[in-house]
Amino acid sequence: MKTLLDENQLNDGVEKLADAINAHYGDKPLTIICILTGSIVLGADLIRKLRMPTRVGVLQTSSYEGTERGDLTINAEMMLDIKDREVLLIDDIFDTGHTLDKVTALVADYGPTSLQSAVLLCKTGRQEVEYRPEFIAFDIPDEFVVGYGLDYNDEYRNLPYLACLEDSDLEPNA
Ligand SMILES: O=P(O)(O)OC[C@H]1O[C@H](OP(=O)(O)OP(=O)(O)O)[C@H](O)[C@@H]1O
Ligand SMILES: Nc1nc2[nH]cnc2c(=O)[nH]1
Repeated sequence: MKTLLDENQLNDGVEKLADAINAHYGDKPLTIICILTGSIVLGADLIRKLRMPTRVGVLQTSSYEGTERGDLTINAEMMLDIKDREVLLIDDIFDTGHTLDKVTALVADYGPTSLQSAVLLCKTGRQEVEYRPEFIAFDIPDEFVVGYGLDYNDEYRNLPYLACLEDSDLEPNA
């Protein structure tokens, strides 16, 4: 496994992301919706750097098994009421873009005043949708990454840094 972003780099990136979000929304109350599970670490770090009155909710999506994308499932049962609210979706990574594209379309139906998204990572050259997040901390190369919330077969989310998986890290038949 090869480190791509260390703890200091991640912290600086989250700080800059928070600065951009604070500058954009000012004092307006904001509802953050964290897309589980990958965004738990980013969400915990980011919300403590936001200065406006903030509500925090979650929804859950799942599509990757190992390093392969499968059918996307979305569970919005735990989401807050967002009607007439300024809403910001938070996710760890924008890869093909299908997750945020579909989540945005679904969440828009709940009637927010505005709806934007912020991601820690945007993988270069992988997008298959028109949609783009408004706030991005890092553009990264086309490598499967783990750590800082991101998993490979449910492991590595707890790493405090971001790493690229190498062939020797992959499980047979995964
Ligand atoms: O842009 P995309 O190609 O759609 O990929 C991005 C999504 O993939 C990961 O979620 P995953 O489905 O692995 O669920 P997880 O958050 O529980 O790890 C990640 O957390 C993003 O939500
Ligand atoms: N862990 C992890 N999940 C992803 N989901 C989409 N791309 C990635 C990636 O590079 N790493």
